[in-house]
Amino acid sequence: MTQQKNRRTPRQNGQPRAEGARDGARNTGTTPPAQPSRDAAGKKARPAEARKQDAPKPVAAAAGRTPDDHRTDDRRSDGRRTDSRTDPRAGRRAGDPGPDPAPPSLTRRRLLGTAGAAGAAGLVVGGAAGAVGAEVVREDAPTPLSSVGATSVDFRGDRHQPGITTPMQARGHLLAFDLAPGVDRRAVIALLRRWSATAERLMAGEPQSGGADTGIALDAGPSSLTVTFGFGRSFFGRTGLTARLPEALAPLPDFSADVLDPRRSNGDLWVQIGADDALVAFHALRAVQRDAGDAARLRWQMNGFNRSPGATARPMTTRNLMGQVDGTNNPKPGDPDFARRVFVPADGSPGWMAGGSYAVVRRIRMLLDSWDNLSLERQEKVIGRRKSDGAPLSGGTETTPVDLAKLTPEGSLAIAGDAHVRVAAPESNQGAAMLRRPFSYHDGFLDDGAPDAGLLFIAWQADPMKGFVPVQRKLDRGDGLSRFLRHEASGLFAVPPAPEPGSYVGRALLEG
Ligand SMILES: C=CC1=C(C)c2cc3[nH]c(cc4nc(cc5[nH]c(cc1n2)c(C)c5CCC(=O)O)C(CCC(=O)O)=C4C)c(C)c3C=C
Ligand SMILES: [Fe+2]
Repeated sequence: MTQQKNRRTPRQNGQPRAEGARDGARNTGTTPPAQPSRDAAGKKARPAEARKQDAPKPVAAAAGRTPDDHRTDDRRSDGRRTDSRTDPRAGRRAGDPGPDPAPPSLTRRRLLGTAGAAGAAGLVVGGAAGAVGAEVVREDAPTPLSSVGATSVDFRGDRHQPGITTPMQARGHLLAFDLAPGVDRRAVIALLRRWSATAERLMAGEPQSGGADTGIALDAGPSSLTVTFGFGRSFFGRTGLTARLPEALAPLPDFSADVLDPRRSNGDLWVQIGADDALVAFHALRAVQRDAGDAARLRWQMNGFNRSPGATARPMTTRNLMGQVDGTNNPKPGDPDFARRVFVPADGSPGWMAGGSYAVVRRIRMLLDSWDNLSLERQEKVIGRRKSDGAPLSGGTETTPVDLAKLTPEGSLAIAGDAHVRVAAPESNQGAAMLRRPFSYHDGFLDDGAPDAGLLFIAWQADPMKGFVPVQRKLDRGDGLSRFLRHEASGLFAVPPAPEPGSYVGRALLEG
């Protein structure tokens, strides 16, 4: 599985930074780093001007949060580590300067304190905060980068590309490119080499090479950045590689609920960017776009989001814009059939896709005005789960298996015949399953005032014909939720395995 670890980045000159992405330091207006940071070319940059703190602001459960607070507990087996050197929850590092003997300025205080200390300062502090006392940070003392900023994902750390089993990030950008007319295979190889090198550096928290960095992410750590690359069906014709076109990239069938915009669908190349910081995500987006140069033109781009790590008091499954807990019954990396369902096997066809996966991307607008006018009872019936905590209407808690046969005392189905979870369940689809890893989106409002908002639905599977396609066929006919949805754009992409060291994404396809 994708390995994640906390590490400091060369962007910080080997020194922890004061301004954590979402830690208490930031919320209380702590100073910028005392140590010089590096500029894009790796030179030492001057320390930034200190920021003033006008008034203490609430601390959001500083000591109780984890990098994956928006995930269920059982999805924390992903290799993420907190590091006592960088994790504010772990307290001060051995050898770090202690509290300033001189009376500190209030403007320099970082309060991660006990409920008592927090109360005195008018702060709201999460339950686990008691382990760390009120901490006064010296004006010139390095402060650890928050665990959110410090967490990184290896570009080649796993057989599979990152961004598939990586826990969902707070920000996402999806981009599709078309190759420029006349671009030959050599230019495509050069493009994929550039993209791979950039993804590797940025995911490690390093600036783009060759002085090309825009500086957008200079103060931040890697923030769980992932960059994932895929090939659309049209890529193979454009590059003379039709002999290597996977069968699984056959066009998706039409569905009756589709109102697809071809300009926002498909594309030769697809890039998925995710990060727990908006600037880090945008930095990667710009780098990928600039790296494309004359070789490829942007075809479409969509921006999404999920709950931020630390927004909830304990790790929880995220919610979608309909307010539902969404993602509970996803296949889990620990499931015995997880790899078989999500990744192309080592002896799979074509060989260059072994260890890869297929991404179905759907922009699904939610008819939120109609949905929000439904009673809570109707909303829950449409899904088959409780809105408050995601528990199935057949009983239990969020993680209790759904009992599709359960009857109410009156003798009707506890989970309605057209409930989304019934129609979508593997039991209703001859075992078909996929890993759903979406982002929510909101692009303003339509002419009629309705929110242009919904889900950038991304489904990962070893074969779309055994994942998305049969399930969507069924949902299209009999899902109570489909009355509140419009599928507006669609794409299907072959996402090859992670490249070997020194190689680039897609080499086995282009040079195999
Ligand atoms: C073709 C596949 C699916 C599409 C498209 C889809 C859209 C969609 N779903 C929700 C909200 C929820 N979906 C939930 C479960 C669920 N959905 C699918 C498939 C598609 N959903 C599956 C396979 C499942 C799991 C079914 C099961 O085995 O129980 C849930 C319940 C919580 C959960 O398990 O994740 C919600 C809520 C929306 C809003 C949406 C389109 C915008
Ligand atoms: Fe669903």
